[in-house]
Amino acid sequence: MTPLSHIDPHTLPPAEQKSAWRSSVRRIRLQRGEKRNTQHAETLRDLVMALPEFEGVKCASVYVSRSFEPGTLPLIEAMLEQGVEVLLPRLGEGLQRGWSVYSQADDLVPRSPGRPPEPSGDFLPQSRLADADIIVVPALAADTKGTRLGQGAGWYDRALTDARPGVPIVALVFDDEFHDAAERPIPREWHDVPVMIVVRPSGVARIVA
Ligand SMILES: Nc1nc2c(c(=O)[nH]1)N(C=O)[C@@H](CNc1ccc(C(=O)N[C@@H](CCC(=O)O)C(=O)O)cc1)CN2
Ligand SMILES: Nc1ncnc2c1ncn2[C@@H]1O[C@H](COP(=O)(O)OP(=O)(O)OP(=O)(O)O)[C@@H](O)[C@H]1O
Repeated sequence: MTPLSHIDPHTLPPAEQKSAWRSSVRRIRLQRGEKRNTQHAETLRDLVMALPEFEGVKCASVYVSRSFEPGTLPLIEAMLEQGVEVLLPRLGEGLQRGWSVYSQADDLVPRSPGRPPEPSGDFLPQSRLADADIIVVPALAADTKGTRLGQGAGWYDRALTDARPGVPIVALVFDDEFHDAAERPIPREWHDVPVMIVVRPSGVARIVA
C-alpha cells in the first residue's frame, strides 16, 4: 500500500483539495480564543468602513458571523448606524438563497439547528443582491489571486451571480488564512467567484487582476 505521505495533494481533484483545506482551517479556528475574536471583529469593522469603496454605499450585504468566523456584528451595527441598508443571508426551504434587511441585533438568532443566525424580516429573493453596493462574504481562506474558499455549500458562489458587475466583493479572513497564490494557491473551480478585496485583522489586501 502507498503510504499517505507519498500522495501529492496537488494531484487530487480541486474539490477534494478544498475538503482537505477546510478541515485544516476549521481545526485551527476552533483553537482561537473568543476574546481575540471580539477584538478582531472591531478591527475588521474599522478596516471595512475605511475602504474608499465604502464611501457613498447605500446598501451593503454582510454575512452574520458564527462564533469561530471573522466577526461581523460590529460591522453590521456600524453600517446600520450610518443609515446603510444591510442585507443579511436568509435561508429558505433547504438552503434556498435569500436576504432580509437588518433591523436590530436581538433579532439575529439561528432559525434552525446548524444554520447561522438570521433576521426574521421579510424573505427577499436572491436577486435583491443586485441592490448591494458592496458585498462582504465569509471565507475560510483567500489568496492573492482573489480565490476564496467557502464552507462548501456553493451558497455564496450561486448568490454572487446576482451581484452587479464591478461591485466590490470583500472577503474577511484571519491573518494566517490569507495566502500567496504563487506559493499556496487555493484550489479554484469554474464556479468560484473571485473576490476583489481581502480584509484581515492586520490590514487590507487588494487583488490585482
Ligand atoms: N456566517 C455565515 N453565514 C452564511 C454562510 C457562512 O459561511 N457563514 N454561508 C456560506 O455559504 C451561507 C449559508 N451556508 C450554509 C451551508 C450549510 C448549512 C447546513 O448544512 N446546515 C445544517 C442543515 C441546514 C438545514 O437544512 O437546515 C447542517 O449543518 O446540517 C447551513 C448554512 C449563508 N450564510
Ligand atoms: N454557480 C453555480 N452553479 C451551480 N453549482 C454551483 C455554483 N457554484 C457552486 N456550485 C456547486 O456548489 C458546490 C460547492 O462549491 P464550493 O466548494 O466552491 O463551495 P464554497 O465556495 O466553498 O462555499 P460557499 O460559496 O457556500 O461559501 C460545488 O461542488 C458546485 O457544484
